[in-house]
Amino acid sequence: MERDLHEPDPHRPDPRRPDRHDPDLHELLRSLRVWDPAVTELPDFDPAAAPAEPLALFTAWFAQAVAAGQVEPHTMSLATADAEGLPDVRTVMLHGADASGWSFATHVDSRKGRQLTARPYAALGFYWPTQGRQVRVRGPVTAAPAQEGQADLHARSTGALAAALTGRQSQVLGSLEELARTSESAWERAQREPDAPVPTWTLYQLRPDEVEFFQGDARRRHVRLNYRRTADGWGKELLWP
Ligand SMILES: Cc1cc2nc3c(=O)[nH]c(=O)nc-3n(C[C@H](O)[C@H](O)[C@H](O)COP(=O)(O)O)c2cc1C
Repeated sequence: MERDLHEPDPHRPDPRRPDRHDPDLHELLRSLRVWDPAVTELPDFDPAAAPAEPLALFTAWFAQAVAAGQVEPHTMSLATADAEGLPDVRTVMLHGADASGWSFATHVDSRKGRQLTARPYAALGFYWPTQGRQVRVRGPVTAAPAQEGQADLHARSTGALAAALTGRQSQVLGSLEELARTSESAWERAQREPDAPVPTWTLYQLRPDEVEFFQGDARRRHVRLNYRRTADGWGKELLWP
C-alpha cells in the first residue's frame, strides 16, 4: 500500500545522511515527501469566495507567501517555445504584476529573447511549498518600450546592472577567466555609471489569457481554480486535480 505523503519509511536507513559518498538518486527520491508538516501549513482555500479577477488573488497569495516565510516567492519558471514549437524553460525574477500583465526582464538576444521574438507567447509557473500552492499564468508577451526597460534596470541593484552589462547571455563562453574579466569591468562600469544603458535588456509583459491557482490538500483533494479571460472580464472554473 502506498504510504502517506508525510510518512518516512521506518525500515530504510536514511539516504540523506551527509556522510554518504555514493548517493542513490532513486533511494533519495523515495525518502522525500512533499508538504512535510514541519515546513508546510496547507491553508483552506474557498474558491467561491475568490475575487472576480486573478490579479487580486495573485496579490493576496503572494503577500501570504511572503508572510509565511516562503523563500524567494518572486522567482518563477518562464516557459517559452522556439521557432519549431519545441518547449524551453528557466527561472527568472518577477518584476511586477498589474492590469497590463506580469513582467520580467532579460536580454532580447538571449535564447529566451529570441524564442519570444519568434513566438511571443509564454507561461509562468510559481511554486510556494510553504503553503502547497502553485500559480500558472499563460498568455501573449510583448516587449515594453525601451525606456521602461532601462528605467526598470536602473532602479535595481548594482549587481543586476553589472550582470546586464556583462551581456552575451546564452552565447557559448570560452572560459571562466573570460567571464571574470568581462564581469569585473561590468561591475566597475555599473558602479561608475549607474545609468549605463544596456540596449539588449528588455522588460517583457505577459498579458494572461488564463491564470490557474492550485491549493494543495493533505487528502489530495487539491483545489484548482482557473480564470479565463472573456470578452468582458474573467470567467472562473474549477478543475479536477
Ligand atoms: C533565481 C534565479 C533568478 C534568475 N532571474 C533571471 C532574470 O530575471 N532574468 C534573466 O535573464 N535571467 C535570470 N536568471 C537566469 C536564467 O535562469 C537563465 O539561466 C538565463 O536567463 C539564460 O536563459 P536562456 O538561455 O533561456 O535565455 C535567473 C536564474 C535564477 C536561478
